[in-house]
Amino acid sequence: MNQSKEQRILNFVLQNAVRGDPRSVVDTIDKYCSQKEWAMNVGNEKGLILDKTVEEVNPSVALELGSYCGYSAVRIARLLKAGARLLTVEFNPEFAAIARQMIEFAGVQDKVKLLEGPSQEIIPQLKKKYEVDTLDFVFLDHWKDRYTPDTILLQECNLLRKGSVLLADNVIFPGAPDFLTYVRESPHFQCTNYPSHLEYMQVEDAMEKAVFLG
Ligand SMILES: O=C(NC/C=C/[C@H]1O[C@@H](n2ccc(=O)cc2)[C@H](O)[C@@H]1O)c1cc([N+](=O)[O-])cc(O)c1O
Ligand SMILES: [Mg+2]
Repeated sequence: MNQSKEQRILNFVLQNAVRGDPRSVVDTIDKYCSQKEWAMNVGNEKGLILDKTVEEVNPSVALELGSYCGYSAVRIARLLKAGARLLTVEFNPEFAAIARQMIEFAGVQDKVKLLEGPSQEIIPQLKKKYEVDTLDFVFLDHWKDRYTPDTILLQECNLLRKGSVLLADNVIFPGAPDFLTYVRESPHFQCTNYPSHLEYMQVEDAMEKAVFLG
């Protein structure tokens, strides 16, 4: 049966990127997805906003919701200090398998743990099963209608502490209007909007940073 787009992206990386070099993996995915087949990686323009936020937070424990092919997991993990870790949640078994291989090829497997399942099941397991106390950084890039319920669930599970930083992709396109309303109207979050563009396109998009105030 013919290959999936995600398999073609992985194969292009395996054949063209430098093993153990996260930057080359990120650049190679961007090359493929801007020249051959569009895919929903955060991309390089919004990726720079992600990089700056991760460097600013310098998280010991980070969570990503929505691994997809592993592009942002590699992008985040390459910036983590020694001993820091990224937990990334992927629901689709095929995407999870692709992402695992992408993470391994990039050489960041010691910093990244991919958790397979729906976010609403994984989040309540983080404390006991995955030994998380609180999360320093959360990147939301999964189903847009899950941003708000999962932000509420993170609070209910006491996974956020004063200063925890949430960064959400796609708040303009495809859009996460209920999430924007929720965090901007909540007294528990301090929000900042970062206008940008949809990955590999000229379409307007933005990322939203929401700092938990406790
Ligand atoms: O739809 C988008 N993203 C949804 C991502 C979903 C990913 O999150 C996983 N997941 C993991 C855990 C879950 O609980 C649920 C899903 C899914 O299995 C998928 O791998 C999107 C769309 C566009 N676009 O231009 O159309 C652009 C973007 O940047 C996007 O992020
Ligand atoms: Mg996205």
